Amino acid sequence: MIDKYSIGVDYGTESGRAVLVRLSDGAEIAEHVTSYPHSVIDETLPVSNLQLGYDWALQHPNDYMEVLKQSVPSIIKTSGIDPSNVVGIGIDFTACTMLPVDANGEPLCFKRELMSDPHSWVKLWKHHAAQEEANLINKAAEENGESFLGRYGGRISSEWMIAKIWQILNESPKIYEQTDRFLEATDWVVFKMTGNIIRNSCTAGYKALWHKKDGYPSREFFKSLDPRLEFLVETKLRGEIVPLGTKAGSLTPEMAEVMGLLPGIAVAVGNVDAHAAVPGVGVVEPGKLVMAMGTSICHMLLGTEEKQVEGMCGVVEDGIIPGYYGYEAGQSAVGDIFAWFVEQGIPSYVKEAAVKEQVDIHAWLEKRASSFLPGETGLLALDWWNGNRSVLVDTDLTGLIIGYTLQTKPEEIYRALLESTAFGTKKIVDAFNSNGVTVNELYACGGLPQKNKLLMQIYADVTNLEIKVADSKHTPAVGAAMFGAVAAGREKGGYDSIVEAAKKMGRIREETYRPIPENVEVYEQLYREYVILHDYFGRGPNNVMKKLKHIKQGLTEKNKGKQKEAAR
Ligand SMILES: Nc1ncnc2c1ncn2[C@@H]1O[C@H](COP(=O)(O)OP(=O)(O)O)[C@@H](O)[C@H]1O
Ligand SMILES: O=C(CO)[C@@H](O)[C@@H](O)COP(=O)(O)O
Repeated sequence: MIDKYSIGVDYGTESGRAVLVRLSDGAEIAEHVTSYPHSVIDETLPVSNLQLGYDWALQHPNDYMEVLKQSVPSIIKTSGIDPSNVVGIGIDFTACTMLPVDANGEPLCFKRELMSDPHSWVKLWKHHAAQEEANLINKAAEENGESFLGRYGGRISSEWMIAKIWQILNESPKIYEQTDRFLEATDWVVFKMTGNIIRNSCTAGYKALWHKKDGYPSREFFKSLDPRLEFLVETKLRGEIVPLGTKAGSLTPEMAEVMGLLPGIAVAVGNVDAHAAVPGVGVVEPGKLVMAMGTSICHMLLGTEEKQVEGMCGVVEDGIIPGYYGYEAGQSAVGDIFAWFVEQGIPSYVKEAAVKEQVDIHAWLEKRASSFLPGETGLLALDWWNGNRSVLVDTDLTGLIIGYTLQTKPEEIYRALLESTAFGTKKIVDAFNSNGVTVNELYACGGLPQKNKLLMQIYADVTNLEIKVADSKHTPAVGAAMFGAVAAGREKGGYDSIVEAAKKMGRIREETYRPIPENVEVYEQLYREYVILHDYFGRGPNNVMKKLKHIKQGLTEKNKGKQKEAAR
């Protein structure tokens, strides 16, 4: 029998990767990564020197097309397969990564007259400049007793769709007015491939407050936020919302040419990176928490009932696997914290030593950090370098390390940072367990489990749970390819359901990380201290982090003004 294939394209924060997956067993036949030419735009716009504000993070829509243009033809070429055997395509994306488009689906930032307005560009998931709007949404929802709030752990994040849209309206009414629709980038790329604008239930549910039975929040609620938002749902958020695995359409002849494929291939509706990773590791039942570990961590769990869990990012029916309630929680920076330390925090002797030993700086630090016993560094850190996504849901919180002495070494700090992220994950596991959504096992995927064994052992020790690791470097892409196979359906050589696809195609490694009892004991003590710090700095007794951020913001604006004046 001739092998059939599906393509999964995973759109990350800095790059996109395409993976060619064999449908019979999930084998990854070829992969290719395209770095986004514009990466994360957080200083100046590509078309002008306009300085972006504090906490801004934008992207260029053409970078997403570049991945289709470069990576897809490349995997077909490397694999040597006949493109006629590709039956489906699925994509997954960071989210909420959103953009305003016109009536033809073209991004507003492509228009000469609008491109110098930063609000016409894609707002990346980690654009945190809509915190004020998020605070007001939370306040209004609490005051009105809105039932949707409970489905999002009691707080709406500034990363999400409504806060981002409202920021556009507040700061650039012209862009808001010219927007025909606000789209998730995942839905926009699917539109580019198929010509159909179809919203997926996953991003609508987790990021835009949509509910399978209740729909979006009411018109009255939007009006209470701002009268100009009263008809947002019927106008700029309009569009059919369909479950994951649905076929969005067929690959158009123009895009088939660009991607080196045949027209007519089934394209699945868009998905989110972390959510696609769940079937990607073969998880299609409750009790198994999947951690998509990279720049950030997303924690994904299935349940059979809709429960309220403090600080979770959301619970959405059919949001991960049809037939289950999908729960999501997360940490907004994990790998990013380690990257910050490697880039900003190490002395030159570490760099030189790493060059001499021909290892990268992470590996150099990991090796030395491994020689310490848990607790031996005397350090404890709060993992809030990019705010706290669960359970406090507050992007104004910042990082903290306690316990420094004149003897503290870089590898000790590195270890404390690894540990702090594990404590953040434990807090999330505890929140699920204490609210009746049980976590029995951990599954890890993403870049970090491949890169850092010490990190994974620390996670097992801190959570006291065994961790199984995906047997793939590109689990979300494999999950996306599974959804592509489901969009194709059995008669085209694909699958009829994601459960069936995951059972055949999901793969985990034999080697697992098991908790080491002596380490578990020490980490229990350290975690108790972490919780005290967490509540002290995060729940109100000491708002110093917010005060410092506030002072900084004011002075940065003032200083910018002064510098501008001096330059004139
Ligand atoms: N050896 C390492 N140990 C820990 N973190 C690492 C290591 N090497 C790279 N990283 C971090 O991994 C992150 C990238 O993870 P990856 O899963 O590849 O990307 P993404 O989250 O964008 O999909 C970066 O934040 C980087 O700092
Ligand atoms: O927020 C979500 C998913 O809900 C992610 O897209 C976001 O954290 C980005 O993930 P990465 O760390 O780039 O994999």
